[in-house]
Amino acid sequence: MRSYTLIAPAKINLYLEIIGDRPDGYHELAMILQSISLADQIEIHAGSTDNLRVRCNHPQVPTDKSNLAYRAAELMAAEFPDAYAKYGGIDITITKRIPVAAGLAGGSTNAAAVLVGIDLLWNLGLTQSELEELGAILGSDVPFCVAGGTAIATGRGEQLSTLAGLNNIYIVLAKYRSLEVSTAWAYKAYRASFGSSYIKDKESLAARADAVHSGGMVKAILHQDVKEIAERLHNDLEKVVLPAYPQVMQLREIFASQENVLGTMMSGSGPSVFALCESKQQAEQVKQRVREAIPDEDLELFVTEFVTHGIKIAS
Ligand SMILES: C[C@](O)(CO)[C@H](O)COP(=O)(O)OP(=O)(O)OC[C@H]1O[C@@H](n2ccc(N)nc2=O)[C@H](O)[C@@H]1O
Ligand SMILES: Nc1ncnc2c1ncn2[C@@H]1O[C@H](COP(=O)(O)OP(=O)(O)OP(=O)(O)O)[C@@H](O)[C@H]1O
Repeated sequence: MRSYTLIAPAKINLYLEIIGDRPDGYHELAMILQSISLADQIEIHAGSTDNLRVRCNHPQVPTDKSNLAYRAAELMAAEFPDAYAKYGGIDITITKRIPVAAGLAGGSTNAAAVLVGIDLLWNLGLTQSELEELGAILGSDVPFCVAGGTAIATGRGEQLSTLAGLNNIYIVLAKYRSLEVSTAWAYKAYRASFGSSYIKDKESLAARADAVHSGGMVKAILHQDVKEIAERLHNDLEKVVLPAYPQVMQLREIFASQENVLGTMMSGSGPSVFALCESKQQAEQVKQRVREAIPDEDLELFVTEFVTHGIKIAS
């Protein structure tokens, strides 16, 4: 095959706890990540020249070396020089549907798709864990995006344990187009306010990560209990992002006051906010009511749902 079209789903964080400090400047996390049906489409073609090239329909997304998808292709070319020499360049076309800089892993899932796509294009036969290891070089959320579904993520986000897939859970997702939150800023602000409460020693860090593995959210997921999942939504980064962004706080409050919303939370470093609903119909109603409460066209609203896959070939 000379080209592949891949579906690259966004993620939300059902749980994000910052548990400690790391010598590399990153934070030790305990997260539960969930793929959703809102997805970008990535086309990967064997290039007509030896170059790597990225195109994207979204004006905010760079197409140079700062694009995470470009960096994923560059990494594959560096790791597999013989295949690069044999097959030549790569053309990548990104059709963006996932809001940008939203806490939804938009760039990360594009990068994961490029790793999977080049593996197929160059017949490398890499395993899932080899793809995840390459992903970890590019960013903390990239490894999860490879296989997606529902997973516990610890370390800086790259150590994954897959959980039973969740189906038939609907979400309303909201993001102000003009509002972007830098992930690096969010962690830095958290460190400035709460750094003193970090767990410092290795054993206590491991014990805390283990506690999350056997904790209430994981049990709720194993029981497929959507009400319990909704009650246990948690995101430490809300403590710094909500006070700094009153619009996001207001969104969160409007979601929380809606009938048929089981729970609401900011995703990742924000500023997108999601609400969990039991049916698609209820989610559509919530979307409509939030639209009436905030008629501002800058606010993007989506109804989407949990999915059990990460990167997959478009059918
Ligand atoms: C907020 C989340 O999206 C939640 O899933 C992730 O933790 C962030 O994942 P990501 O965007 O892939 O993050 P990276 O590209 O690896 O890092 C972006 C920045 O976030 C901070 N960062 C990220 C992950 C982590 N465990 N600790 C951190 O302090 C670092 O300052 C880093 O410079
Ligand atoms: N392929 C890409 N798609 C979107 N943004 C990209 C991409 N490559 C680089 N970027 C840049 O990365 C920044 C963050 O965008 P992205 O959509 O990945 O954020 P995010 O959803 O908050 O990520 P995460 O949840 O992993 O922290 C953007 O400002 C954009 O300029």
